[in-house]
Amino acid sequence: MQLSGKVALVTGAAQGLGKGCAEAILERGAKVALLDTNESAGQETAADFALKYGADRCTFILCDVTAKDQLEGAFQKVVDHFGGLDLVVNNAGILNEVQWEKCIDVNLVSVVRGCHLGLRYMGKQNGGNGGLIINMSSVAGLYAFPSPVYATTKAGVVGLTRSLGMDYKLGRDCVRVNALCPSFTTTAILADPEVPEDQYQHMKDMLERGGGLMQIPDVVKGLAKLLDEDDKNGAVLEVTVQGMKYHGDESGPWDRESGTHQPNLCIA
Ligand SMILES: NC(=O)c1ccc[n+]([C@@H]2O[C@H](COP(=O)([O-])OP(=O)(O)OC[C@H]3O[C@@H](n4cnc5c(N)ncnc54)[C@H](O)[C@@H]3O)[C@@H](O)[C@H]2O)c1
Ligand SMILES: CC[C@@H](O)/C=C/C=C\C[C@@H](O)/C=C/C=C/C=C\[C@@H](O)CCCC(=O)O
Repeated sequence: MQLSGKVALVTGAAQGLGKGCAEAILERGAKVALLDTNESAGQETAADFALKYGADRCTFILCDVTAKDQLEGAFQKVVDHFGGLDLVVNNAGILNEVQWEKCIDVNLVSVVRGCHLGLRYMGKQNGGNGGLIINMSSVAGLYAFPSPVYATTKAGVVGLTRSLGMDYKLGRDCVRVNALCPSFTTTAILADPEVPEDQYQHMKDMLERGGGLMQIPDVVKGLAKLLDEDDKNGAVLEVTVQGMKYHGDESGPWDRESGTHQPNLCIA
């Protein structure tokens, strides 16, 4: 996707992977709205980006993605402020197995809502110009993981992405929907583990066996791949220290015998 002059909305963008994704999008020439509950970090990030990329290209919107009205209001603010919307990165996430309903709300319910809003504002059948949605999942959504509710939310994001990314939907909306599945990356979510000791120790062990921690730029390379590969729709990209690979290209039972797959009808 060519991003010069386009408009992006990134949730959970005050810090961490969301901030890294937002900066990569700014570097490619787009305007970016940063949504987050962390007002001080969000304002600081927006001020930093304004200095580097221009005050007219970045704005912070205080938004709890789990509050339906706030998320809807934030999408409307972005369109009012920048005059359109072309790219949504549903990134905000937490890991909390004790407040597990909250974990589902932030990581899955809000991503469903973010996708619906993305389709509302970008979908051609609604008067939009088409666009791209990238959902932040995790390797925890692809493989067994010690924090089961977190893993469930991330697997849900994978299923949501694949199904919204069906080609017949693209033909109608011209909005591609893809997911990024990073492994352990140095951000605050790791530094402040909200998990029981046994799960934490198991994760540390998995991390070591998997080759160690990634850094934010490693994951941003995955985002860049999804931005560059305009033929990808419903794609699920694993990003680890071992490299990147797409998941789930196998045909379902309905296509298995013929081996056919409907081509994309429209490239946004
Ligand atoms: N760091 C990793 O190892 C890793 C690996 C795979 C996937 N992820 C996913 O990447 C995403 C970003 O996480 P991160 O690692 O950058 O962690 P992080 O804690 O640094 O960043 C998460 C951001 O989301 C914001 N946020 C949390 N709840 C919110 C809400 N209700 N509304 C709006 N914003 C909210 C936080 O304030 C924070 O700025 C998450 O979805 C996480 O599950 C992280
Ligand atoms: C692939 C996992 C990903 O989606 C999200 C994980 C989120 C939280 C996990 C966390 O509770 C456990 C972390 C385990 C860390 C293990 C090793 C630490 O030593 C790494 C410390 C990193 C740091 O201080 O920044």
